[in-house]
Amino acid sequence: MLSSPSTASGHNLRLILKSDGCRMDRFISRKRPRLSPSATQQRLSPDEDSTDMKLAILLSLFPDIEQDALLDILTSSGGSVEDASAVITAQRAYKPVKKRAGGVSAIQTSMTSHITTEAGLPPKRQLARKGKTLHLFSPEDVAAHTPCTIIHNFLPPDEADALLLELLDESKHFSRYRFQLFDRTVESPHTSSLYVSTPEEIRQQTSEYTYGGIYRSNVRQLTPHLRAVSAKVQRAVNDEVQKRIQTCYPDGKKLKYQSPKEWVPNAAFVNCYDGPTESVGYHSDELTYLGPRAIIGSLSLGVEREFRVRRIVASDDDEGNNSEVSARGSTADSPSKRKATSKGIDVRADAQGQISIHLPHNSLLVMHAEMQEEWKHAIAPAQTVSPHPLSGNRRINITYRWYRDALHPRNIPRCRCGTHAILRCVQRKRENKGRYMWMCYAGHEPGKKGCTFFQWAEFDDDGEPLWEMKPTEDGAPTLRNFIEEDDKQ
Ligand SMILES: O=C(O)CCC(=O)C(=O)O
Ligand SMILES: [Fe+2]
Repeated sequence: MLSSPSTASGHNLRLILKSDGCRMDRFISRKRPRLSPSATQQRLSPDEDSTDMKLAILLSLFPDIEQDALLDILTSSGGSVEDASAVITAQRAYKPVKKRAGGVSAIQTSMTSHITTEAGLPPKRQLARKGKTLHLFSPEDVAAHTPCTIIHNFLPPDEADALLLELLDESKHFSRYRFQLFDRTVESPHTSSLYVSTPEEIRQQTSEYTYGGIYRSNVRQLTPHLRAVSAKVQRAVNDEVQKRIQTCYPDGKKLKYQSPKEWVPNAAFVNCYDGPTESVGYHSDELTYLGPRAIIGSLSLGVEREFRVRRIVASDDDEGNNSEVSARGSTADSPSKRKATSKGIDVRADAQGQISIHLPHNSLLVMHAEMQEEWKHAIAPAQTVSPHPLSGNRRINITYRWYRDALHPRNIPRCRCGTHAILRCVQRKRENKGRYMWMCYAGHEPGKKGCTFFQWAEFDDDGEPLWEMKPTEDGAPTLRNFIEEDDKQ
């Protein structure tokens, strides 16, 4: 049955029904929400690529200007946010800049896709379109058009409420990440904490593991409800992964680099979005400890929010489009080099538009193996939210993750900064698309400069790292799966 979005948010909504052969696609197009400059200013995701971050800064500073127009100005300003913002301010003194389109536009479902995916999946009919947002509600549509599956009403209602209350209480201890973006220190636009099983694992997480090149300070011990629910998430995610392999992947076989082993979560990131403006910018999750073709189970509680996804578009050119390299270089390089590398600004970033998956209370979203390498995701800021009876304006999100033993920090290549390198996948540059690399990321830590360490990362077909030098086996513990053997039944 068609689910209809709340109109309480005041958004201008229009429902589009379009027949497509044997199936009916359902989605809604609506105006992009506007951000308040004060709420989002200087708060961005640490793993956003450089162009996205720059655009996000400009969008937060000039919420009334269309993204395309901002991108043009950014390009003509040589990729400099400061210069672009000076241009807009100066232009405004004389003439109005192109505003975001008002009203609602219908989106055709008949666009033919010429995309081949890195995973070798058959190209799907492309629904999204430049500058537009397609809204998906039904699990069938989500599975058919995104690299995700969604299960609504995942937990018994009382269990979902108990977990929500437990985590709302925990959220008093959450914090914002601080990281370096060019010459500024910025904060994440929501709060979070990482949960692991034992005090020893907390010690490791704060002194050996890094996140976006930074040691975490906010790590907490798994709570009773988080642990209990993880057993159900583990079962459901493994079932969904098997279904996905059988129904969507070529020859019904797992993808190259995807692990054939059971997915066993041993770390949980818990995020709190307090009010409509709290968000997370477009990013792919860091692969350092998850390895290639990572799978993530993401449980949403409290206020419903929009999870946006968009496919990463490949490019042939060198300039600015190898975002992995330019993002790294941008924090460590001189301003003049920075300008040069970001000049070929990524006008393709928005070329296919975005898809919005609505995440109601008590829904489990599985991000499948093709997600992190080929797509980006975000929690979009909203104009308003419909309050939840238990959490008010707050949304809690748990991403359950499987940190792989083989990718424990002691096994990972070290860069010249002394910390270990981070693992990324080449996402844009066609020539090397899909290759993995180890690189320094220390430049994202406030007050630190990174080094230029770079090494291609090699894995076998099952995603096990092939090290040039065998790591030393010191017998130190790795992270334990959240569920004990006897919970597994
Ligand atoms: O809040 C969400 O649903 C997504 C969070 C996320 O992308 C992340 O923690 O990496
Ligand atoms: Fe994420």
